[in-house]
Amino acid sequence: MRKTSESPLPRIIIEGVQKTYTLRHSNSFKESFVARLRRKRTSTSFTALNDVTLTVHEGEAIALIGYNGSGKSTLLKLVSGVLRPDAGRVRTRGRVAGLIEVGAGFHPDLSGRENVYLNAAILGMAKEEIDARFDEIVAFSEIGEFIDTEVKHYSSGMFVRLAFAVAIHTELDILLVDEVLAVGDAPFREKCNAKIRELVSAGKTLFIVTHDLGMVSEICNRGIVLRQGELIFDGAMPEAIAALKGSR
Ligand SMILES: Nc1ncnc2c1ncn2[C@@H]1O[C@H](COP(=O)(O)OP(=O)(O)OP(=O)(O)O)[C@@H](O)[C@H]1O
Repeated sequence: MRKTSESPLPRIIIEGVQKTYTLRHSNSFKESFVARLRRKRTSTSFTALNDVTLTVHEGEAIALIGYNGSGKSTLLKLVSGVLRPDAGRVRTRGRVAGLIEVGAGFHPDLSGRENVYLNAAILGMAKEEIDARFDEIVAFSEIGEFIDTEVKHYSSGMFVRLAFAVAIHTELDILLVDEVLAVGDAPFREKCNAKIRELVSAGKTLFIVTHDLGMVSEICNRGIVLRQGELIFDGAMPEAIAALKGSR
């Protein structure tokens, strides 16, 4: 058994991670064929993450910050398992709930109600558990009568409300949030921030990508700064923001 004096257990371990994307320079088979005949390159590779290593412990609230294209979303997708690294490895311990892209995990032709069941089941909840929490989920989302409308008619804010409401009502250990909350209106964002603070105080792990430095300064106790795919700072939030501003 773990002694209370010991440091918290790791929830996310990222070791020497590298991710490269292939950028194609031709659209059709014909273009590729002609390019090959002319010995032109039809694709190049682009390193989005280079040798990134970090460990996140239970109860930590981490802000992943960096300018556009620095690799933040790529790193979060590796943690959520949506992407795989080309080198290195990513390990997580516990249930991971991810809000990575607006509408991800939702089926457009199903209603909000059906999508709640689908999403919650993907996050590991049994039907009885979902039944018991359904009203709370809908109340938190403030979707109201639209719960029986097909989600293809939802606005991006409505998607995020429902996805966030489902995620926080699951037995999660790690919450991954990628910028998506930005599409919610100010009162809903404030409600999400309060809920996130509550989860963090309850010992859950938060890993959030955002450009909202005010919000993460309030919520997060550690900042990771990426610059062109490299981790350039890992430490307290005020210093992380200073490192970000100096990384242009
Ligand atoms: N599927 C893809 N194919 C090719 N390149 C990609 C792909 N996804 C991301 N990239 C490139 O990888 C780099 C890192 O992208 P990523 O989305 O991780 O950055 P980010 O820090 O989240 O950016 P932003 O702040 O703009 O959201 C960018 O240059 C981007 O163009």
